[in-house]
Amino acid sequence: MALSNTLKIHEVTQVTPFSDSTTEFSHPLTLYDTFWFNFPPVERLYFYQITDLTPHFFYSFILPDLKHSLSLTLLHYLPLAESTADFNSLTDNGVHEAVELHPLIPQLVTSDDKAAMIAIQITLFPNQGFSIAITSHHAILDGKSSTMFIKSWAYLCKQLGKDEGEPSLLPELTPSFDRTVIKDPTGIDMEYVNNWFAYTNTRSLKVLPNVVQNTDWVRATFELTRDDIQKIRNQVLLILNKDNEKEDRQPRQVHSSTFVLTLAYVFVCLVKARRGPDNGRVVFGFTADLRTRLEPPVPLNYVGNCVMSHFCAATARDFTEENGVAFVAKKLSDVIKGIERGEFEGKKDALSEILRLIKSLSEGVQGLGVAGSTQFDVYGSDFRWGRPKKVEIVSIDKSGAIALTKSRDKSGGVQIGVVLKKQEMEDFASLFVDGLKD
Ligand SMILES: CC(C)(COP(=O)(O)OP(=O)(O)OC[C@H]1O[C@@H](n2cnc3c(N)ncnc32)[C@H](O)[C@@H]1OP(=O)(O)O)[C@@H](O)C(=O)NCCC(=O)NCCSC(=O)CC(=O)O
Repeated sequence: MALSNTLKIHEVTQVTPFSDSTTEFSHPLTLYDTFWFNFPPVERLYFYQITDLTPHFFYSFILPDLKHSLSLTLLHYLPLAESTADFNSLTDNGVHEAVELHPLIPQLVTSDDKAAMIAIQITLFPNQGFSIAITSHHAILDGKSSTMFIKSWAYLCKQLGKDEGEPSLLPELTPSFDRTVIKDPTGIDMEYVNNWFAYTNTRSLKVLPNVVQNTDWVRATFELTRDDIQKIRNQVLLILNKDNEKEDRQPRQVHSSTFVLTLAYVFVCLVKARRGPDNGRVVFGFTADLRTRLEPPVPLNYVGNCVMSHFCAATARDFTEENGVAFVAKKLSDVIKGIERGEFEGKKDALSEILRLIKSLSEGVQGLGVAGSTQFDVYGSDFRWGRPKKVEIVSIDKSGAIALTKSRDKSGGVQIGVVLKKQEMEDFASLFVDGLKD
């Protein structure tokens, strides 16, 4: 669908903080920020359905409150657009060209010596609803921070509607920018910056356009219900307990969380759908939030990055064999236990290993990663006109990762966004459904 032909830009504006103060603001980067220095930005897209939404109501009521509350939430860019695309089609879970959502996403302007932190695009779909997209620089905001930012904005916008004067933020939504909570006695922050300079072969603030080849991709959304996850958990535990008995080992506790089981199940379907060689190398992993894991802990309202990526390796055969899901779940569980023990903190070579991995992706190594988290309640961001109908992480078509979020229906399930080539997506969809049958 040629959505770009039907998108009209109405306004590009800079929304400034709601204050007369022109205080200079300096924001040092920590090692967890420089870890993401040139990484492609994260694009999150929230669709709000309002049938019978007229341009008049949107421009006279919704938009002014969004802008007012946005200025209260301290923002930088706001391109405003209008689209005649079909809202229902864009927000269904079916298979769509990956590029279809691109016109709804604002570009983050970065150059050699300057980089915007966030860009916002609000798009009206007359008589259908509107969408809000946030593109955020990963060296400035991790997933917890950028979803908290949208939550804060939504909260202030909702409060404005109550007409009780200027609203103020709840303590848990009030950001903390205190960089001193991140300790880096050996200067790993600069090590990471130098890793990025070596990788990009230039000393530039420009973000990478993508980390994987991404032409001809389609996008689709899948759901695992709580029951599906329990079914996967039962199968995985049965297999791992049998292995323990066979090898006469004490049963070891496996971290069989919703997150681990979702990843194990989806990664196995992905490797099968991609049909790579049996002995091909697969590198798989995820990003962990360290706020509660550092000593002393970092406040939950810390805004910046407090996340690190962790990967492990196997061959495609390990995934495609009968016990593939249990194999992957066990590997992921071991990594999480290592994180809990603090084994990966202060690793100087953490980024260079990942950059080597990114390079190897163009040499036939399969990479499996995750954007977002089952811990972010993105469907809770209600600006006053209802919860989002759909939330997507559009930028997975730059990283090849899967996109995770809590299910919209609050039932304890997980929503999974996937990008693949068309034939692979068809195979993935069948494998995903078939694997859950009794
Ligand atoms: C390391 C982990 C991935 C492991 O997850 P697990 O769920 O397996 O393990 P856990 O110990 O955290 O949680 C165990 C159980 O407690 C629940 N639980 C724990 N903390 C929770 C929280 N804050 N909110 C909701 N649930 C929580 C879990 O759902 C799970 O229950 P149950 O048994 O039901 O499962 C996670 O701890 C973590 O750090 N998640 C956040 C990762 C993150 O921030 N990613 C974004 C990276 S930035 C990015 O990607 C860009 C972007 O998003 O913008």
